[in-house]
Amino acid sequence: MMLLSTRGLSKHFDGLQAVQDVDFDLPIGQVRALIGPNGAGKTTLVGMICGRIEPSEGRVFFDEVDITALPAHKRIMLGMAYTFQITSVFSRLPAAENVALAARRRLHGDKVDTAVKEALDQVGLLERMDQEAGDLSYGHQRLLEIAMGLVQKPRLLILDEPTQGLADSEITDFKNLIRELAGDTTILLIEHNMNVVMETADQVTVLNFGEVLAEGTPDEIHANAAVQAAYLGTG
Ligand SMILES: Nc1ncnc2c1ncn2[C@@H]1O[C@H](COP(=O)(O)OP(=O)(O)OP(=O)(O)O)[C@@H](O)[C@H]1O
Repeated sequence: MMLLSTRGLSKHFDGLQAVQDVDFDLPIGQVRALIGPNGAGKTTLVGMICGRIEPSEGRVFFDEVDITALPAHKRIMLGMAYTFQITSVFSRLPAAENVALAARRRLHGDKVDTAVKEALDQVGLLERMDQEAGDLSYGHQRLLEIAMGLVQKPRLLILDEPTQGLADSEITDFKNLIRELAGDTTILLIEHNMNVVMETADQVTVLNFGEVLAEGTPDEIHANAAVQAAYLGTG
């Protein structure tokens, strides 16, 4: 069964076609990477899926229900969680309090505390739970953002360039985390690091000039001539 689908999803900004007629299907439990050259439309597509950007045309379905008209906060209530390129932590609050704020979007009472600790443990930050978020390294702040997504026990976790700016050892931790989550959580991952894509994704969707250029396993995508051309700028 598909957890998320889009049909004919498009977005134009004035004259620019940022996303064009995208039919996208993400089955329950899959880790899907969304890749493509700069400006291909990845963030815009995900913005329409989350409800942050209004589509020009097309529909979005979650659990086979049409959610195109639902505002972002209602999509969160349905089980969508996302982290974005721009750091969204409150730097003067402790790590645990940041996660608790995210948890309270869906949970109440004692459940918040348990869920906060569990999410911090999953990303390896439990020992730093009382540290001010702003004092954490950049990599740890990115992991904290993921904990803020995970604590909501999302059915769909959307990560926008989670490994950008991470050190090699932190990228290794991130890959392990995704492997642990795989199967339980459906994940949509915008990712530029091909090594991360190859090692974590079940399937890859390639966007180019706002359109789906190719879809397949990481190996298929790696060997795809059209994808190589798009990345070399000759496609
Ligand atoms: N609010 C906006 N107004 C006008 N144009 C926009 C807006 N947001 C995005 N665009 C344009 O839409 C196109 C797709 O942008 P988008 O950010 O979705 O691409 P991307 O694949 O996420 O790129 P990157 O990998 O660089 O983050 C780009 O040409 C971008 O300049």
